[in-house]
Amino acid sequence: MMAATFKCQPTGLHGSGIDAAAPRSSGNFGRFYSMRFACNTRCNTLRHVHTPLSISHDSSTESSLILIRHGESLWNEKNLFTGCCDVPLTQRGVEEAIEAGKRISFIPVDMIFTSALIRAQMTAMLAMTQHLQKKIPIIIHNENEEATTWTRVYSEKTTKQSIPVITAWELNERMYGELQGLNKQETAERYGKEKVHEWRRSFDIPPPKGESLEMCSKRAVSYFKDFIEPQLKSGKHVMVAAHGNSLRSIMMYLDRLTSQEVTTLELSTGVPLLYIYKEGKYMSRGSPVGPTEAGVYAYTQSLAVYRQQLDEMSP
Ligand SMILES: O=C(O)[C@@H](CO)OP(=O)(O)O
Repeated sequence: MMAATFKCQPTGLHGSGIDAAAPRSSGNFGRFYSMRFACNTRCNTLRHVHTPLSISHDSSTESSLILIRHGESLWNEKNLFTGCCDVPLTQRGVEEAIEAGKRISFIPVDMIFTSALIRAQMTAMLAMTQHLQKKIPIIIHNENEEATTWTRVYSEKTTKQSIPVITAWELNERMYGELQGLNKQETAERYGKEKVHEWRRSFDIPPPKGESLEMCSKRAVSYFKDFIEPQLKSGKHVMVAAHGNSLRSIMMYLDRLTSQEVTTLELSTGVPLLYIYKEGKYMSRGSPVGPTEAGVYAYTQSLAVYRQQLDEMSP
């Protein structure tokens, strides 16, 4: 039987765009793999796959970018420095992810990027259970030849009903070094509030043997520019599920914040933020504070049309 080829689609809401045989990269955080996409290499051979929903794609095309910090984790609950430790969500975190999913259920999503950590992956998956588009998020495994072959999908129809999920260590939480697993309150009592605040929120001062926000930003923002931005440019709608500090650094890039301004940026768990990418610019459409569907997201015209289409399709 022939395997369905993952196609790059030039329009916003079509297909997965994943090249299942993509090359992989590696780095100093152990085993990780990132993806290249068919768009970069194979666009000439692509054909259109039509879905009932579409946002027009011309020079004024806009793509949505949803950023979401994971829901509460078991170490958030215990007030422990977590960093790159791979801790799952609490029940409350699960509920936050589902609630976040309801808030973005009418915003198009073609591709999902998550960190390599389970709390971000759980959040993305749980959020997508609420999406009105009813596509199924599928984690792409390209860790080796076998993983690629053994996870191949053999139905083009099924592929079209899927959303590829790319996991990347570069989107991980900042590595908190020797603070990982320590209680935040006890650490502040031991080293002093100011010192601990400096470790947690300064831009360029790393915690002992850990990453500063600046160091975290180098790998997270490079990944964003190299792998996520090209998808937005090609008209794909993207969700990124990641972490307080990897997202703060990405927002610093999107909102052009200074290294001083970013020190006061705080992200709540499980609150989705919406950006629109249009003509090379990012426009923030949703505030991190007080998320209600009516209050937060300023719809663009195409999003309003998309929403209307979804409403017409629902039973
Ligand atoms: O512990 C961590 O990994 C992070 C996020 O929870 O903490 P902070 O907010 O102090 O950067």
